[in-house]
Amino acid sequence: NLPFSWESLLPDFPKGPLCKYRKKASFNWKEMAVLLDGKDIIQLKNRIFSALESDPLFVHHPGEELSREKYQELTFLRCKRLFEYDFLTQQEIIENPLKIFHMVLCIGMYDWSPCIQYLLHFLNCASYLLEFIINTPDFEAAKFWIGNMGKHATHAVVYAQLYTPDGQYQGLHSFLVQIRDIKTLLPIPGVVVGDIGKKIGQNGLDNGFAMFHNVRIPKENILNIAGDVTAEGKYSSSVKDVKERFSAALGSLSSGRTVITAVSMTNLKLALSIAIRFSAVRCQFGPTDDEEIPVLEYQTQQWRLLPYLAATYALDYFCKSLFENLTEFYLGLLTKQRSQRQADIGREIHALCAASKPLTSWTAQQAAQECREACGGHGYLAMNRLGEIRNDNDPNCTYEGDNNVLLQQTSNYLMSWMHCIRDKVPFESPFGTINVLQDYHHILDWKFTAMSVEDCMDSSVPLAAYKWLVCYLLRESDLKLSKEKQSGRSDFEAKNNCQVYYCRSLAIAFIEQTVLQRYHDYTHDPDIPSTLQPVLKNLSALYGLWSLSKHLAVLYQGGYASGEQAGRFIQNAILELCYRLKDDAVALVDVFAPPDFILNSPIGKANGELYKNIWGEVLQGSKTLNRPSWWTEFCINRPVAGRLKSKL
Ligand SMILES: CCCCCCC/C=C/C(=O)SCCNC(=O)CCNC(=O)[C@H](O)C(C)(C)COP(=O)(O)OP(=O)(O)OC[C@H]1O[C@@H](n2cnc3c(N)ncnc32)[C@H](O)[C@@H]1OP(=O)(O)O
Ligand SMILES: Cc1cc2nc3c(=O)[nH]c(=O)nc-3n(C[C@H](O)[C@H](O)[C@H](O)COP(=O)(O)OP(=O)(O)OC[C@H]3O[C@@H](n4cnc5c(N)ncnc54)[C@H](O)[C@@H]3O)c2cc1C
Repeated sequence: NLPFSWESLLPDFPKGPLCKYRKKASFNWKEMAVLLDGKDIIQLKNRIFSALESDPLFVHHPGEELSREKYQELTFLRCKRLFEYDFLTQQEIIENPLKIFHMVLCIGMYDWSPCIQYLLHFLNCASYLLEFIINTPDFEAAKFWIGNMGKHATHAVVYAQLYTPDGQYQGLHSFLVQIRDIKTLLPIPGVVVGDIGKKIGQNGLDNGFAMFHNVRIPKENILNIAGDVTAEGKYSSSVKDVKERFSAALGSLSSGRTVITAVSMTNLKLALSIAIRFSAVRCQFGPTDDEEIPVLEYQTQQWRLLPYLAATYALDYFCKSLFENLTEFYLGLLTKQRSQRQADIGREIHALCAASKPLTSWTAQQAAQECREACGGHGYLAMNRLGEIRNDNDPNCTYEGDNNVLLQQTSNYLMSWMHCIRDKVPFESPFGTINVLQDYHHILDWKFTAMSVEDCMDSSVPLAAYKWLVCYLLRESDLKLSKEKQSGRSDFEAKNNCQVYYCRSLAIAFIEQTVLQRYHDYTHDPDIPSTLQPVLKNLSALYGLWSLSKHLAVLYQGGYASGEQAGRFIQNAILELCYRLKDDAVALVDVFAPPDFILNSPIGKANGELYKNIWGEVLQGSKTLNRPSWWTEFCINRPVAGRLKSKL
């Protein structure tokens, strides 16, 4: 019963082999897409996707090997074109900041290289507007890896230690430094700048290094987020505490980490669209010699893919909610809020994105590999794009802070609440993510109580287990830290020795619990249409149980679960949910898959014509049917076996 305008927004898919599964779906994919994104966002996506598809600069070059130099040039031209499109007006951004988020992800679905290049220019221009002297003391202190710096950036935001003329060290600050001449692209005197070389992925993007030798920049170029220097060289800051200034200076990293969380989630969407459509069409073996069945019918294939599909839905919802949290944080910054709430928001958002980036980038990394293997040999064919998705996702685990290092920030935050818990002081956080700890003592007494597999089919079961897990790991991490300190270890050593199995697991359990809590609340909201709620609840339960199953050992170790049944119920519930979701799987990816041109994978096309699509692409290769240029080496200059064998 969708109004006509929705139909024109979301056209039907071409008829073909995927229809079989599409017909079996328990829900209408268009209704789901409208529920999840809304009309405005769908229109924006359509606008961006069709602009890219009809622009010759964005045409794909199947079967053509682009050199790194050419790819970088093309990426730069595409990035420039994105500025020309200017997809969003300022008014649109102000009215709905979530549109920036969607714009970035739509471009990224096409290719992350121009997207990140554009984003880095966009963020650096948009978010930052004495005679300082910038120096790199030695080559180990060189700036390395900087996006856009390799070939073309003319200005850089440089984080540097600030020393005022009185010799006082004032901590980390950021400065706007010109590195190349804007007319010639040649380096500014005193700047050594260059490209760092080929990477594992994202090779359209030029990453560079820079060293500075007494480069003078105007006084106005200090980006005075946390402090400023007067014309007389005197330092002033509204944030008195050095540590607080450090947090303020690094606060902007939270936006990058939030975006990377969403970038990784988008990679999940791409990889799963390909693998599930493939699995629904690719037939192998069967109950009888003359009947082959789609590989999606196999329990193993369902168990390998469908939990990642559930994770995609849960993380998609989480990313949007995190972006809303971030928007609130930035509104506070822009309006120069100095309240305790603003400071608390800064700490909470930092703790959240320092763990959501690891969770999502690792999930996407594992999913991309699983999807690659789930598509068998065809998954390994570069044209099907799973290798590109895997490699382009990989640095999400590293940049804007290495995942393992960032998790320590989240566990530090959680541990910082222990004194309130111990002293029974009331506490809460602005976004409520740590409020679960208010019941810490009570929750630690909880046990796994489900009596059957059916009892486990709702996400309330894994959610309760996660609450216990977070409290338990917090208690154990705190005890471990005390023990380490009591045994005479320094604070530094003690903290290091508490990471594996303790603080690291705590941070991961916390973010999984937070993602699940938000998704559980969303899917159980009475306002969700009854036509969509059953499948959404199944996704929530599957995500929760599957994530939780990786912590089974700790659930038993800490006494939350006991006996054979608990583990068995969880495992069987996962399998049962996978089975229930398999007929919905194609429709579930139809909801988020971008158009074929953007997905750019023959085996992932919406028409499901697997073999025709592959052949179509293979035959487009410019040299597919050519005799190799070195054919004479094979046919004429034949090797004389043993000719070079030593005669000694
Ligand atoms: C945009 C998306 C597209 C992709 C872009 C790709 C381009 C890539 C760009 C980059 O990679 S840019 C470089 C990014 N670099 C980093 O992210 C560095 C990572 N490292 C750090 O952030 C820090 O080393 C560390 C992890 C914070 C640890 O530093 P340190 O040990 O010195 O600090 P602490 O003692 O733990 O913290 C002090 C204090 O500050 C608080 N804090 C730290 N960071 C933040 C923050 N971002 N926001 C708010 N607060 C922060 C921290 O919690 C501590 O507070 P207290 O506990 O003392 O209250
Ligand atoms: C593709 C790409 C693009 C990038 N773009 C930019 C950019 O535009 N601008 C920019 O400034 N930077 C950029 N970077 C750099 C990036 O921010 C850093 O690589 C990242 O922050 C990790 O730091 P590192 O490389 O120094 O790793 P290291 O700190 O050397 O880490 C190496 C290993 O040691 C471990 N380790 C380190 N410290 C600890 C600890 N305390 N406890 C336990 N384990 C630890 C880490 O887990 C990691 O596995 C980019 C990186 C990549 C890969």
